[in-house]
Amino acid sequence: MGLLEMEGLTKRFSGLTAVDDVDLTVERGETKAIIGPNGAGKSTTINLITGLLEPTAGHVYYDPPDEAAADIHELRTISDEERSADQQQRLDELRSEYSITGLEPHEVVQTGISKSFQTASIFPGMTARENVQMAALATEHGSFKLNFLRRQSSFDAVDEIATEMLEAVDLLRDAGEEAASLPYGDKRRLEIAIALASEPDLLFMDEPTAGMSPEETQATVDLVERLQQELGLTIVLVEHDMEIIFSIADSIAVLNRGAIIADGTPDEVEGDTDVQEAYLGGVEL
Ligand SMILES: Nc1ncnc2c1ncn2[C@@H]1O[C@H](COP(=O)(O)OP(=O)(O)OP(=O)(O)O)[C@@H](O)[C@H]1O
Repeated sequence: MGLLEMEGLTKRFSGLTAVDDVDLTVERGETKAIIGPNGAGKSTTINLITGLLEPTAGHVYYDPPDEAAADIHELRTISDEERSADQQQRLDELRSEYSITGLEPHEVVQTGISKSFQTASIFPGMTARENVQMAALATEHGSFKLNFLRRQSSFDAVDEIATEMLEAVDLLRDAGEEAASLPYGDKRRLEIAIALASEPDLLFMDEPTAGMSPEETQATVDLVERLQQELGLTIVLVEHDMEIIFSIADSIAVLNRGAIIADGTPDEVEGDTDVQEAYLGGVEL
């Protein structure tokens, strides 16, 4: 069942509707790609989920039990005007229990959602290991207490996480290197390790292969597949490279002018005429 459920998610910037009434499910354990032309609303959608932006309307539910997810699915097909009092009451209950809408970004991270930012989250003067330790510390101790024993045991836990995540992205060998001195592809992998330091269930990746060489791109594709299989991560990926999308995504949602125009397996999306016309201007995928 859905790990993440979006219901009527909407964001308006003055006159412009950047995200328009989006209903979308991300299944637990899948790699889901969100694609669409420039300005389609992909980044805005992710920012609404990760707490960087507040929606104008709609909700995001995180990890609802199966029964609740089934109710969300059913209720989101009924418009506000057509909903009965009982249905509205159930929706209010679901919102108060499972909605993450309105949480601050650090609170969203604590629920189990993380985002890999393009190198922006790296402290260049620190080593790769220190960067991941910092990220692990930041999630574990929003309010850090100055108690020596506690600090010692915290540090051990944090260092263990750093080792595990550097290993997961194949950077353990370079753990002692200053981040600034790492090649571009390694910096991007470090950024993924930083995002993993909060031990998320769900990882957002924004164009993980942008600017990479073919070898680095292949290594990243392998890494994404490994993270999904070995760490059991659910991955949501915004990516422009169609070859990558079709090789690693279990499902693809297509956004156009803020609205979902297709959502399905790569085969279903590839054969969708709306997608070909609206998104690719009739060019075959
Ligand atoms: N803070 C903002 N204020 C006003 N308009 C915005 C803001 N952020 C995004 N927009 C507009 O919302 C629309 C959707 O932008 P968004 O960045 O989400 O698209 P995108 O699909 O991620 O595009 P790209 O592939 O180019 O990154 C665009 O028209 C954009 O100009």
